[in-house]
Amino acid sequence: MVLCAVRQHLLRGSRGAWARFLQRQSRCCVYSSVHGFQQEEIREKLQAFPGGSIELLTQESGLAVLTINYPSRMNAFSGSMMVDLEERVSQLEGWTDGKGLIVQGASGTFCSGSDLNAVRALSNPQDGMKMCMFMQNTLTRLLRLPMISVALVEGRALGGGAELTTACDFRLMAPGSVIQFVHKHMGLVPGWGGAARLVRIVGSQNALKLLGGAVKVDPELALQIGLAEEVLQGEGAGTPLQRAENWLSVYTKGPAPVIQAVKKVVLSGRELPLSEALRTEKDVFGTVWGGPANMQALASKSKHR
Ligand SMILES: CCCC(=O)SCCNC(=O)CCNC(=O)[C@H](O)C(C)(C)COP(=O)(O)OP(=O)(O)OC[C@H]1O[C@@H](n2cnc3c(N)ncnc32)[C@H](O)[C@@H]1OP(=O)(O)O
Repeated sequence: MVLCAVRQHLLRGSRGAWARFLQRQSRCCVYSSVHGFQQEEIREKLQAFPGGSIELLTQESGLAVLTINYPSRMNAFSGSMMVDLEERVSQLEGWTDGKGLIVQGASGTFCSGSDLNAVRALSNPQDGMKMCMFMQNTLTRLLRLPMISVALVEGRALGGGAELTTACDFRLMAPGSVIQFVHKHMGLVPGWGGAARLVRIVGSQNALKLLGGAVKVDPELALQIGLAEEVLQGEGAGTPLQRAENWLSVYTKGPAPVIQAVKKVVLSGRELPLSEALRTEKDVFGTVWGGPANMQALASKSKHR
């Protein structure tokens, strides 16, 4: 009873800060009209380049699978798939039971970046900037989802596909797979936020090597530099997706509010200055303190031997 009262008090006291935190995570998280970004205008432009789809499957277990599906183009991102992805991310933001997410490509390969046919048609600087802002917003929201996310890399993750892997919390690689930031070979640099995120994952020295050399990162190198968490070995141990689900289930076991709180405190630690991260951690703590899982654990006098 006392804990519940304290929790209510914390929730009331923290409502303003919590609302601000949620606002920071909201839709136009990086670019809005202030930056000349008009979401509807670019959506319309992107829809003019159709093909493929982004499929979302949510499971009762709290795990979801997002599939990049355009096998005839090695799962390259058409314009309509960029719009699809934004819609699927919105769906996931509203999924209260979500705990984990696996992002994969269809037919045994991850994603070969943006569809070069769309790229050619959108090659003027204004359209390029709009597409870049749209994808940065979407991938930032993907990374900030209150669930633990994994990119399951089979085959190739090239260009924008390599950038997409960095918008997940973890990367698992199948034997023989490759992550390659091929942008330099295309006369480009990453534009979907992949460089900023890569520096945070592998450090600036490694990021400079991977981008400057357009290095083909195989699973061994990815493990060595901390780009990948694990190589999914073992023929007899199910499909790569099943193995990724098993890997993720270790971290998503437990009630959704607690797993979501875990992701939120890590996210704020990753993105915010220390004082702000500490205040956010306090607010998130207030949402689980005295909550059902906490009360149950106290009542069962659980030991952690
Ligand atoms: C800010 C974003 C920056 C970017 O993402 S820029 C784009 C970076 N990606 C690329 O340049 C990938 C170019 N493609 C390739 O290198 C090769 O196709 C790739 C992926 C290694 C696969 O090679 P292979 O296994 O030999 O197969 P293939 O070349 O015959 O490809 C099969 C069909 O898929 C198509 N494809 C692959 N990647 C594509 C893409 N990004 N955009 C549009 N179409 C693409 C390819 O053209 C081919 O189609 P088709 O059978 O000739 O009609």
